Amino acid sequence: MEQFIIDNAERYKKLVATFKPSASATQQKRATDAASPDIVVCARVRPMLEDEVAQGFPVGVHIRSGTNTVDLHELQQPVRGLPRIRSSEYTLDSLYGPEASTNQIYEDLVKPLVPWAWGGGVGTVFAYGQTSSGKTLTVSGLERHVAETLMDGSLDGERKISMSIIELTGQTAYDLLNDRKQISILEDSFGVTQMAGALEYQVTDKETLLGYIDAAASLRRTTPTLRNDNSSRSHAICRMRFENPALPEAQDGLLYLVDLAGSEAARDKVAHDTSRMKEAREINSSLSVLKDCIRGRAVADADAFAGRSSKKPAYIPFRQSTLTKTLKHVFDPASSRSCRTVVVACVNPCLADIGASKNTLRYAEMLRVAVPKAKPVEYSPSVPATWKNEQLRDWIQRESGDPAIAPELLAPTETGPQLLRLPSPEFITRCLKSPGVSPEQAQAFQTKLWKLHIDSQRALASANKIATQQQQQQKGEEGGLPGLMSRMERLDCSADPEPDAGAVPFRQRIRPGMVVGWTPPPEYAMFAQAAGGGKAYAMIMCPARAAGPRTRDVLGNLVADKLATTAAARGEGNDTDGSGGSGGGVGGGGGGSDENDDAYLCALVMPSLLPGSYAIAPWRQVVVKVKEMESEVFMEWDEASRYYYMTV
Ligand SMILES: Nc1ncnc2c1ncn2[C@@H]1O[C@H](COP(=O)(O)OP(=O)(O)OP(=O)(O)O)[C@@H](O)[C@H]1O
Repeated sequence: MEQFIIDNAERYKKLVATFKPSASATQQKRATDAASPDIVVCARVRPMLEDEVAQGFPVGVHIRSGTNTVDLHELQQPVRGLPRIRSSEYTLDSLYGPEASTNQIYEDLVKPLVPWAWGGGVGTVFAYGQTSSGKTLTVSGLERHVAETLMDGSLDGERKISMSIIELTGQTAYDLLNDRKQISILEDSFGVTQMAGALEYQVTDKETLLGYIDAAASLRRTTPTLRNDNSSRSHAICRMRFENPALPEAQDGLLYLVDLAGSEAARDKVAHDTSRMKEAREINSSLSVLKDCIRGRAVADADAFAGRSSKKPAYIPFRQSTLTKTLKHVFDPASSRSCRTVVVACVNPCLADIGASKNTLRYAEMLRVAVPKAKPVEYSPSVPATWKNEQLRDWIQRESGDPAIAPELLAPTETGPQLLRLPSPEFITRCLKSPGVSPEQAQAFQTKLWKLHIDSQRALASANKIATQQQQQQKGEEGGLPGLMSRMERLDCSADPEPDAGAVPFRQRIRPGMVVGWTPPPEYAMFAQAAGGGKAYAMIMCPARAAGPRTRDVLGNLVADKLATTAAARGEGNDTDGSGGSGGGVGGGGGGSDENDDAYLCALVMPSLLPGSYAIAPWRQVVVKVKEMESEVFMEWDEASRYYYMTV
């Protein structure tokens, strides 16, 4: 493939130069949605490295100027004719090209997280991407800028700064500030995650802080890959904790800078031993859980602030990996912490690695939770979420008690929703700037604002419910919609929706859509290998006899011929016209019946991009006999990743 790219580099460049993007429907849809305000997802495309240029590889990743869209052009060889390009596009919150500096990313996206965490919030930065895409360079640069901001005296008030740096490889955690001593990630009896055994150092000057960062970087476990000799095969988490001595009761602010392990490029895999492959699987699995957690939290926050009570609460599986367990503060939906997250997807622009770059950008796009653009909200005195700054200031002036809290000190620029999101310690610190205000008064005033918000959201939710019920009654549906919705939800899983289905052996209730684990005969053996074991998976479509005379299986064999061969082997002649019975739904594993009646045309179910994910390929069909089916398998559709997952 690499030689093919080098040989056709000039043609490729010409094709890319004449490429004209079309205004797609997806783009139009994206334009009408706003991204979640508390999570920003950007991509940084690094420059081509010297060796990539020297080998003659062209650039495969192109930022569309003046937009947040990036185009990827793959080079393909069609069966006939000259090589051509296949293009795909991705839209994120912001994009940084090869000329952009780490400082620019810091100023735009990360710098606002520092006062946020200083004020008691939780700020998190993730760098994600394939091996050798620039994650470590980005995170170490950002850490240096954070150190400068923390120590330049620009932040308000006094804080005790403590830092710890740990590394996660698989399920094991190590302390990078204590000679890589193994530590444990535990949840204490209050549900708070503790990095048990990790040392935490207090820092008061920039040099000491940077000294710890450098010491940790040199200890980080590195193993060479083909792509990058210093490839990090672990996640590194740098945590800075800010304690406010003026508010000993308040929760500490937290800033996490996370350099995620490299998701590997396909062309590295050739040289890997089994332990490296296992390591890669573990990395991919933790990255997949991370994606679910980031999305889950963004959905939960968007719902909470839009006053929506989702019928299906967002699923945030933060206990499924050590990485997300360590970052519980960021993801736990039960946590009251105000969180802001920045994800930097690092992208290698080289055409030889375009497959991995595509995966990185696809992953980044999945992290964005689109919030339908809010209709202009009408001001209501009892709904803080509708207040502009002036209305909020009026309310503070009237309702903050005696002595009054100065509105310009508590909410110099904020709107109602923005003040609600402010981390609690920062809210209280701002209140205390007004003469005579006590911490108790500040706390009580914040509770008053939140109580008003919650009451108004409850009132809104019950008004919406009543309106829906009235609409249903008008349509004469009599509660039909909820019933239909719950049935639709059950139909997101391949399990038989009939309540008593489990009591009947699966071979006796075969139906379209059922997924089965299946031991394939030798001609289909390659599909079992692709699925990673002796078993393959397939989704029942129809009895094989129902296939037309021209239907072919995935290998190109006529289904009718396959049935004829089976019948001939049983000495029954070439009865392929269906006269032996339609076979719909029959089972029982053969017995005295015609084997053809017990054969089904099925769609292959194949492992897909993310760990544990599957894709159903309706046009890659195989003929599966009932006696080859081992068990029913339940597959569930996941809207977020657009893949299927096995479930119980
Ligand atoms: N923006 C950039 N400008 C110049 N060089 C860069 C940039 N980003 C990355 N590089 C170079 O690319 C190489 C790989 O970068 P880096 O080690 O940061 O990648 P990584 O994604 O952390 O890889 P791994 O996951 O294997 O650790 C390094 O030589 C680095 O100097």
